[in-house]
Amino acid sequence: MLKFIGRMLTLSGSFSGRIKRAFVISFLESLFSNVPIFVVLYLLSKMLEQTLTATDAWLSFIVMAAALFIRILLRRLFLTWQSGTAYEICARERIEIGDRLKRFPMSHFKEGSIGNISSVISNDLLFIEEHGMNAMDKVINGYLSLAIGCIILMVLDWRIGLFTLLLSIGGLFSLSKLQGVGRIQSRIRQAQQAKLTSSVLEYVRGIAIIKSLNMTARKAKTLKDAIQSTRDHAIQFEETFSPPTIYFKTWFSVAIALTIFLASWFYLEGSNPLSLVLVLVIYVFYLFIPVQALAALTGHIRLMEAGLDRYEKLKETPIQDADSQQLKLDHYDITFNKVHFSYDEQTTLRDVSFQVPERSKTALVGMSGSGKTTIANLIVRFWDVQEGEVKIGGVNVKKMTNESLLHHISMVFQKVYLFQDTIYNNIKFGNPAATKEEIIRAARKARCHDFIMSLEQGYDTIVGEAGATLSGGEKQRISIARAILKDAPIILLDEATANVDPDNEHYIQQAIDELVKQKTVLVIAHRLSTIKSADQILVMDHGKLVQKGKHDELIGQEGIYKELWHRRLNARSWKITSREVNEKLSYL
Ligand SMILES: Nc1ncnc2c1ncn2[C@@H]1O[C@H](COP(=O)(O)OP(=O)(O)OP(=O)(O)O)[C@@H](O)[C@H]1O
Repeated sequence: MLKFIGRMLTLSGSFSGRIKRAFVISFLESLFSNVPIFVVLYLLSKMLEQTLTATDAWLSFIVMAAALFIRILLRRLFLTWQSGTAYEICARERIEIGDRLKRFPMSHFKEGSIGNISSVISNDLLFIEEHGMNAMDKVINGYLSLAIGCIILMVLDWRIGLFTLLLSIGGLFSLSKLQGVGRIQSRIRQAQQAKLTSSVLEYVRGIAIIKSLNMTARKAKTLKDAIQSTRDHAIQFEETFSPPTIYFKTWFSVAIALTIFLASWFYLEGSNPLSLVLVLVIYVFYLFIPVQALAALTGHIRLMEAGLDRYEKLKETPIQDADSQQLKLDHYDITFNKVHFSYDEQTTLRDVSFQVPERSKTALVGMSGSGKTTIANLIVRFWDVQEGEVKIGGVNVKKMTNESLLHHISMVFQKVYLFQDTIYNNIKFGNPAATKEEIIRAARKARCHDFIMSLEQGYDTIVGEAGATLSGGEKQRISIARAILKDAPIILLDEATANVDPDNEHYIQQAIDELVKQKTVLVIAHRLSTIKSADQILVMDHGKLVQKGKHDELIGQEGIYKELWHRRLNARSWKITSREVNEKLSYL
């Protein structure tokens, strides 16, 4: 338990001084709580000697009232220093974890670890913030009250004091041994909580797919299994802690009985007066109350320790840019130099070298899975290359902190994520310092101002979680407005191909044209017009850069590019034909 106090104080960091002061106050309060017992001893001895006067009674009352008043003041001071501290500590830690998460390599965000992270932030820290301070107070108070009580008993009768001290040491020692049994159980229980969080996240995130594939029953069963397993572990956990709790309480109940027996024995023997015996008997009941309360806390403390284990492990996860620097670039070309990369055992990129000159447009083309997105991922350091180097403006991206690197880059993905916030704020994320005029100007350039204004709440419209209330094309244009507002010199673009109607496609193209003006652009290209107008085309095949050049050069060579070009051409003519057919049909 003392180790737990140490860990909590470490977690408290700059708040630890405030917490220690609060516990000194709590200790003083414990001291004052002993005042009534001396008053009772005084009164009893006076009564038994038949020398009690009204003045004694008044004096006793005044002393007890004063002690009570001081205790109330001390408790108030204690609560002022202690209350809210746990919430402040946990809020600070959550923010810190959030900050570190941005700097974890993407390889850390595997299925399962996301559940673990959510569980640490929500379950573990929540449990600590709700129970941590109370547990610390009870532990410190329990130990101190017991120590003070034993000293007081020694002052009253050293034999009884020594006896209760030995019993207390025995009780606390056996409790610390018994607590060990719950250590594994509490870890399993917290790990199970993380699994449950993972299952819930997966179920809720994938609900549309689950419904469309009619997998509701199967996935609901997975979730139900996780819930039932959590329940079973919780019950097992409670059962594990029942015997030590009962044992501990019984130990101190027996200790009370033995101390009373001893006190009576000394009375019969004639070595203690009746007044002292009565006080000893009353006091011994009172003495063990705080320490008995510790028994009920052991389960909670074990769970908090398991939570602290998981929290500390998460905090120890190395951040990607710990040795990097905050750098400002003065030119913005991109260089890949003999890059080899693999996500796992299988090689994804092999010996890839190319350069994207500043303020030029490079199109990346290739079959699905050839490594185009991976190239974009390496530029922004979502992953780090294993061999070779990626440079921006002549500086290896590994030398730059994530923040300074991303300051120079805007990314527009096919899959757009909008925050559960107003459209205004979603655009503003691109540049938190932007004025309202700048935000509207960016929205106009991204061709989304008109549709935003047609919404009842305009820019104040709250978009649903992950932008669920807007169409795919509208979300795309908002994300482009965000990138225009950011005005980064490098643009990484994954052109949208699916789920966009011709009107939207037209607007998106206009928005992209605004975005890429005067920028260094690397685009994962799906549109023939983009590919044709690119200053350079990089053709990827199975992780290798197999062709490089302008459209006119590549189309004249035998190779993948020519094949891909004709395939896309055919796909477009099919698309136009089907549109034309639809148009014709609508006239009929
Ligand atoms: N996070 C990941 N973990 C493991 N393997 C991955 C990961 N992301 C991509 N891959 C694998 O790396 C290879 C290249 O993927 P990448 O997404 O770069 O291809 P792409 O050319 O962009 O494909 P597409 O055009 O379909 O988006 C694929 O075999 C893919 O399965």
